Amino acid sequence: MKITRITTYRVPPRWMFLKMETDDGVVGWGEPVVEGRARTVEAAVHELSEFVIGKDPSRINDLWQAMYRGGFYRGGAVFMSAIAGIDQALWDIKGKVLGAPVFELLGGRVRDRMKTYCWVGGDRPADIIAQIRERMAHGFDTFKMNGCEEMGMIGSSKAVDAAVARVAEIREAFGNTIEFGLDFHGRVSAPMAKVLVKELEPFRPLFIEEPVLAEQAEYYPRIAAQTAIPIAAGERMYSRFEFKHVLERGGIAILQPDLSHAGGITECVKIAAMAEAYDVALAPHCPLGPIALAACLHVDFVSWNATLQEQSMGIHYNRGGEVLDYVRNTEALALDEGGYARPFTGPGLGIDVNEELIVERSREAPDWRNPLWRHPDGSVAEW
Ligand SMILES: O=C(O)C(=O)C[C@@H](O)[C@H](O)CO
Ligand SMILES: [Mg+2]
Repeated sequence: MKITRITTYRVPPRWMFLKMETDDGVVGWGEPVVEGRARTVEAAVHELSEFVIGKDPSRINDLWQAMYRGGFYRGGAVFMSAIAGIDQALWDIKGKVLGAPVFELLGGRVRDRMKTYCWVGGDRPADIIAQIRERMAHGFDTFKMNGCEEMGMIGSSKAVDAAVARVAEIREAFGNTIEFGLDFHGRVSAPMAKVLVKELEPFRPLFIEEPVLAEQAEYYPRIAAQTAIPIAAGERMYSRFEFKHVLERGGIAILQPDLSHAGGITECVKIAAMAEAYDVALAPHCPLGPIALAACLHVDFVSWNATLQEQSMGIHYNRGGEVLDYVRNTEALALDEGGYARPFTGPGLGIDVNEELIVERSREAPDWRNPLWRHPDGSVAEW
């Protein structure tokens, strides 16, 4: 069997799907994208395709190593996202050829179902209580929201009080009947993270995500030493070689590699195992589409330390397209009471994509961009 063609489709809301064809007619799908840089990743995919076109798709590990090491320069969001999408499609093909779900090819399930959570509140956390109630009516009991709006290097008491008041309101309204993570989204400086974490401690959020930017990861152990709240990060780290430093330093309780940014299934299974060795939970990041989510769930089903799975149904980014829009077998991604995902039954990634719709929507794909925020003094603010 040989890989004959790779086609990419940028689609609403901000995703990209990759179709990998073979001379045997077996087709695999992947989801390479960096949100806001889809065209850049698209170019990287087609450059990297030089390593895979004409090759045997069964040799995933060798193709991965060739893509990663073959261009001298390596790593980073764009290249590792491009490799991720190609890798997902290779696993999809392997499963379809062997007639088994990817998690079976990875040694079989360690669990019968996987807990997911959903986003509430939008870019600037608002209407949280109403949105939690609405999602609870759909069976969810675990949520994530932005922990604050933009925050200065030394933020105001007003900004801190707003962040704390929102969390207090949630605990007042729901007690311990729900769990919620707070995503600081890299908006908070190291000095302010110490202040916010201290003020939020009494309300026991399930975790605090990206309390500082990934490039400030040396602060994770210092923040962890100050609080009992689990610290989570990983969406902006892109390979084992980055995660190893974070695990060695300590302080991280939950690792959040993104299956469409950190090299795909081949790489994230290894990252999951590294995290387990440090007694760190796995909670793959996934604000993206159905193929990315399926890739996450296959890794979750074989990783003992997988704890929570992000999924983007109803997320504030999904304007113009939703996770199930592009899926024919929507039952494969159905979430049961409590937000639990079921093991896939179909071969490969287990997702039957609606190719006609993908082609049609790719004709009108917007070039999504995240907003550029600025502080009152005009300086750029972390979004
Ligand atoms: O889902 C998360 O945890 C996020 O922080 C959302 C962010 O990753 C956006 O997708 C970037 O465009
Ligand atoms: Mg995040």
